[in-house]
Formats: sequence, C-alpha cells, structure tokens
Amino acid sequence: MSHDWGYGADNGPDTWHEQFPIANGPRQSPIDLVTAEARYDPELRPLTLRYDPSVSLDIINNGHSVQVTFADDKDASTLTGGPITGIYRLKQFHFHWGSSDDKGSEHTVDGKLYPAELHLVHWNTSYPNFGEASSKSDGLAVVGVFLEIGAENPQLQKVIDVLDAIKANATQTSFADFDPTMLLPNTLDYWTYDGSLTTPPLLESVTWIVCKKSISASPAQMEKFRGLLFSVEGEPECHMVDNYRPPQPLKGREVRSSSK
Ligand SMILES: COc1ccc([C@H]2OC(=S)NC2=O)c(OC)c1
Ligand SMILES: [Zn+2]
Repeated sequence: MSHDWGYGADNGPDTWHEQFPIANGPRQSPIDLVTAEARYDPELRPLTLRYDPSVSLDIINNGHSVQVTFADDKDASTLTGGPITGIYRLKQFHFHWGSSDDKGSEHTVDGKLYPAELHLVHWNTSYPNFGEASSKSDGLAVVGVFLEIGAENPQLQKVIDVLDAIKANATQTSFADFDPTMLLPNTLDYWTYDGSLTTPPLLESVTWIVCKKSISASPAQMEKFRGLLFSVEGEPECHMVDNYRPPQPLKGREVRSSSK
C-alpha cells in the first residue's frame, strides 16, 4: 500500500525516490548556493514582477504548506525579465519553515539555513495552463525569498492573521486583495539555476530565481506558522514544521548571479 509522501521519518525526502525516481535526477532542487562559485552574468536582466492584488483568491492549508492562490486566466500578475523569456503568470505562493529558527529554508547560502523560504510560483504562458507547463523544461519559474528573524513584518502579518482559520489540513478561506509585491525584498538581485519542484512530483521544470536579499519575520510570527497542522480535523494533531527538502546534488549545473 503506497502511503502519501510527507516530511516525517517514514515518508520524508529520503523516501521520495521510491515513488518518484526523478528524486535522483540531474536537476533537482533545492541546492546549496555557493556564492563564490556563482558566475556573474551581465546579460541577465532585472526581474519585472507586476502583481495585481485583485486576482488573489484564497488561502489553503494543503497538508504540506500554506498556499495563497491567484486567478491565472489572464496576464494580471506576471513575471518577466530576469533569466526567462516570455511571460510567466503567478499561480500561487507558499512557504517552507522549520521547527526552530535555525532551519526551515530549502535553499541554503554557503551552507546557511534560514528560518523560512517563500516560493512565488509562475508558469510559462507559452503553454495552456500550469499543469501542462509543469511538465516542460522551461514551464515554471519560482522566485524564492528567504525569511530572516528580525522586525515584525506587517505584510506577512496579513497572511498570519488568517492562519487560525486554516489550522488543519484541507481547510481554506477566501483571501482577496492581497499584493504579494509587499513580500518582496527592497532589491531584487538574484541567483538563478535550472531545477525542479521541491516536493513530489519533483518535476524538473523550474527556472529558479532566488533573491539575495531576505525579508524579515519576528520570532512570534514564525511561531504562528508552526501552529499550523499537517493533520486533518479530528486526527491527533501533528504540527506543520520542517516542511523543507534539504539541498540536492548540483550535478554539474551552473549558478548564475545577476550582480557582482
Ligand atoms: C502541483 O504543484 C506543486 C507541487 C509541488 C510544489 C513544490 O515545489 C516547490 S518549488 N515548492 C513546493 O512545495 C509546488 O510548488 C511550486 C507546486
Ligand atoms: Zn515550495
């Protein structure tokens, strides 16, 4: 009997290859970003992120993370520029975090783990939809933003304020008029490399764009994420923490940098 993947001892990242052999593929994510080995590429363009708050729809506890979804039937919220060509549409954003402030990010920088990592997920509009794009080598572009412990983040607080309503797995509530631009760092210098989704199905379809600058979250705000549950209502409570995959082998890939 196949049991669902997760982050526990018996279904966590080290077991995913059993059902998803691509877990040992050539372009898996996340990776450790070794800053001294990233190549500055002057041809890389600045990121252009144009987000329309009116297309934010709802916020969901999907049993693996907390995810905010967006209407993606038109070019309302888009990513252009950077390492990509064409227009990529924002589908959703979500987070990965730790059980304590010393871990939680998926990417690491020179071995440093951050308390959390935000993923803004976009799909290439040269394909008909997210599902089709997710199986193409240039189908997705994910912008990663590290969260660091610091001042309370009022924009992040708008997400945190609704977490009590989606404490359990498979719960959701409406989440209108949210502008994810407010979750971006002040400068958008980035590292970029070819990678994958970081949870099953682990598809190798992601152009990764990891911001060099982080955003802040207070210790109390991080604790609110840890109050979410992997478990459904009525089951014994299992706190949603450590929902991150560790870095994967680079396997000869190049990491480029948008700045010196
Ligand atoms: C079916 O849609 C999916 C499936 C998995 C992921 C994981 O890959 C990354 S990246 N973070 C994740 O949690 C996803 O995110 C874009 C979207
Ligand atoms: Zn993610």
